[in-house]
Amino acid sequence: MTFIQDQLADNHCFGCSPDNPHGHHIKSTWDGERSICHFSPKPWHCAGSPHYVYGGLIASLIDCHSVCTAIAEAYQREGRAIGEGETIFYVTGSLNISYLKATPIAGPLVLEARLSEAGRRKSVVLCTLSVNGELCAKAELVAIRVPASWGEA
Ligand SMILES: CCCCC/C=C\C/C=C\C/C=C\C/C=C\CCCC(=O)SCCNC(=O)CCNC(=O)[C@H](O)C(C)(C)COP(=O)(O)OP(=O)(O)OC[C@H]1O[C@@H](n2cnc3c(N)ncnc32)[C@H](O)[C@@H]1OP(=O)(O)O
Repeated sequence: MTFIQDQLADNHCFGCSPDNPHGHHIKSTWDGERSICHFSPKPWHCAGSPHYVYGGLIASLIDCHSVCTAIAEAYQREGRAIGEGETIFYVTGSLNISYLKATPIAGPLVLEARLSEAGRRKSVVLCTLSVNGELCAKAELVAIRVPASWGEA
């Protein structure tokens, strides 16, 4: 299986870089229309209750999966394979999450994202997070395209 994150170079992201030893290492597939990510939380990812997932982790997973989806779609729109040629990089402009149900820590968490808007610099990504087919959270993320130099100090 090919994952978006494994096709991107020079990515140090806490949520999605394969090379960040302390990160979440999320893996997303893209089928040209929607992206899927499976994530199994660890016991320490719990909220106040040990049975449910911490909302900040949920936000982090949705953030990275959605931005990676925006990046994948942008490469596709330019007729390029993901990671091919000049780097396409997006950052999170805004992230709006509704936590609909407590998310069982037993997981696995299934994230699904698709674009509702794809402009020159701005993409809007809709993302859901479900466990066992039950919708636990939904989100809208605005991703803004920035030059690869954006991350330079
Ligand atoms: C970090 C390393 C960088 C190196 C890159 C190299 C390689 C990377 C390779 C791979 C990367 C792979 C994966 C990455 C995956 C995940 C990354 C994690 C995501 C993050 O963790 S990332 C950190 C959190 N993120 C920030 O740290 C952003 C801080 N912020 C800014 O840097 C600016 O604020 C910016 C750039 C967002 C906008 O600034 P700007 O001046 O360019 O914006 P401008 O006014 O031109 O607006 C243009 C259009 O965006 C709309 N717009 C603007 N801001 C909006 C907002 N907040 N909400 C809704 N819409 C917004 C306007 O409404 C307009 O839309 P319209 O055209 O429709 O009118």
